[in-house]
Amino acid sequence: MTTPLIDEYRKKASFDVNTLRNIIDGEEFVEAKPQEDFAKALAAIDALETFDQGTAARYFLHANVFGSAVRSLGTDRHAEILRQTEQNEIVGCFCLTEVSHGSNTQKMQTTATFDKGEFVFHTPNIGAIKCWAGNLSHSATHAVVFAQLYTEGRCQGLHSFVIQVRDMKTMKPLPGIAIGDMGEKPGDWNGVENGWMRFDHHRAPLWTLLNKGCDVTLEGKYVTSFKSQSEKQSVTLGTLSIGRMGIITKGANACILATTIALRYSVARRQFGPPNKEEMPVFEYPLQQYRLIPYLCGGFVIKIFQKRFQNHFVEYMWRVMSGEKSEELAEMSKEIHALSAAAKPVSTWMGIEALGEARRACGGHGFLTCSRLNDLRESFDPSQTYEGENNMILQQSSNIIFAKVYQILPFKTILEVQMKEPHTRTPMGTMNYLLDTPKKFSGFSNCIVEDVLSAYKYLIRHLIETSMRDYEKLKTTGKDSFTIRNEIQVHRAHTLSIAYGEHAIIQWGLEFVRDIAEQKSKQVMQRVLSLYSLFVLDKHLATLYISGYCSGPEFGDGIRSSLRLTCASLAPDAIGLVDVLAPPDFILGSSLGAEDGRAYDRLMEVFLKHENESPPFQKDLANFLVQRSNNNSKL
Ligand SMILES: Cc1cc2nc3c(=O)[nH]c(=O)nc-3n(C[C@H](O)[C@H](O)[C@H](O)COP(=O)(O)OP(=O)(O)OC[C@H]3O[C@@H](n4cnc5c(N)ncnc54)[C@H](O)[C@@H]3O)c2cc1C
Repeated sequence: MTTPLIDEYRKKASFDVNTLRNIIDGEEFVEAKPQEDFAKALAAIDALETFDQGTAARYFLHANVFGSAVRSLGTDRHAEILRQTEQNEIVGCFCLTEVSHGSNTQKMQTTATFDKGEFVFHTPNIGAIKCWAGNLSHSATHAVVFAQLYTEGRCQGLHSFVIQVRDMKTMKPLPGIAIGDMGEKPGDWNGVENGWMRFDHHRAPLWTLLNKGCDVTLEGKYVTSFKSQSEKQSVTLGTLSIGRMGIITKGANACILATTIALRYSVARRQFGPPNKEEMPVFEYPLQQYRLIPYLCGGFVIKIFQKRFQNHFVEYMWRVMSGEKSEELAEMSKEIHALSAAAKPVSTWMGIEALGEARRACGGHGFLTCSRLNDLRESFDPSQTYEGENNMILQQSSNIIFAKVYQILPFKTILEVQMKEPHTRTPMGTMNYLLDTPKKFSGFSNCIVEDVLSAYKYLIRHLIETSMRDYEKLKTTGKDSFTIRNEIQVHRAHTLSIAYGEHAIIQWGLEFVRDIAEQKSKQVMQRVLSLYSLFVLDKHLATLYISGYCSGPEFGDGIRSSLRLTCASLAPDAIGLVDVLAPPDFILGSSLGAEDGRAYDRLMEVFLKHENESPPFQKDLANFLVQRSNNNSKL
């Protein structure tokens, strides 16, 4: 029973695990030195996160969310704070959310009022108390705080500030600040110190305003180089994109951890078998393979996508910090916003799905704490909500796509629009196809991923057009644009953003795989990408038929049979693929998913830890049972 089969399964791989690991991860993942550069810092957090999301979150909030906000929204006068952040001489947190508002950032109510050469921070009511800020309850000495700026007798809108919140020696909140903890949370998040903060006329110096593009003079005059309120808003909140980018990795990590545990356990677990033959490892059941291998592929493809996105983002940040103000950079900002707002939901939803499926795929033992799957599910769960609730941010993505296609915000009829090719060229190329005329299905080519991408292009165009038509129709009923925009979400704009995100992930995956020189790695990665592509497209089949992209069974049958065949063809490679991305056992921390495949031995180690514990009620129970049986015998 405990002889592990896993090494037999390892031998089935058609590729070399170390070669593929280098291709996917690259050396920087192994030699990451945080603070040296952004990509390496993210790589270190990525590694830390597979071990403990809480610790990773605390570090990320300090170094990347707080640090990046100061770096991208501040100027030279904030250099010392940045230095202290990088040297870990202070602890930062990020305070945007308030008790009564999270998604609707413009409605934040905390005020920062100019008064005698200082800002006075105040919380006008309970709903305006800052909350959810990680690191705040006990550790943060400094905070990036978003508040409505009042000067010259009026509100100048939402601005960001970097303020000290605690005394550096006593760690007590500064005068005019009250700080507390929000209470227990599930999973690793319990250790993240999500706190609340209330201001009572707290005074801070003028330099605390993060003043890229705007400032308040010593006399209280508000000066700005922003051309419009929306430009200011997009710069102020653009910093959120970095958080979303980091969270895309969470989806990939969730897929990798889930399938590492469940696939290794599936090799160890035997149930049923053909008549007069040995029981089969549950891994051998095509249904079990279909439930897990696509998520393993998701882990690979999303990881590849995120790394490329991160490179674009690093380039963007450098250009912003060097003071560039070009039209192309403004376009890039919008594209980063649209893509991060679409890819974060696509990735995190897949990661959560993977963890749920993996738990079920491990049967009863999957429910044990020592499988780690339940803990992982709880810990990954809020990634769907923070840094922008998934369903909410998908709307931002579709709004940018509509604006891109029509050049006029927010909507205009298709017929009125002059579709000019150059208008859709985007710096990262994820929207270049938007105005091409997509073709209907006329048969499969010899590249299934290209076929999937063609279907996505048609789907995306269909969703843009149907959203627009609905918009125009609803407009004739006299509804306002806010109401109409909400009414075109279901089956329209919401799906559009998801499809846009999935298309970009597949497109960049294809470009990555085409560049792999080593043939065996390339071949297995072609199948990995095909399976991910087919798996995500399968969910859009009904809409593709409704759109008229295809009719009759050929397309749907073709996609589904390719899906089954590709999944089966990857089965011999699955354990090898797991080894490429799996963290070491002490980080994985799962009795079911250990590298040596000895799931039952590990389970017994856990069982035996509890062997000698006799709970106090046991004696009472024995007394009770004896009493019952005495009473019964008397009867
Ligand atoms: C673990 C964790 C850590 C966090 N860390 C931080 C932090 O460090 N700093 C910080 O500032 N914040 C933090 N947050 C807060 C987080 O960013 C917000 O909770 C998040 O942005 C969602 O906002 P909300 O809570 O206001 O949700 P709401 O906007 O109230 O959403 C509630 C529901 O209403 C729906 N909804 C809302 N508006 C619309 C609409 N227009 N159309 C359709 N549906 C809609 C949403 O989709 C959602 O289902 C954290 C949250 C969590 C859970």
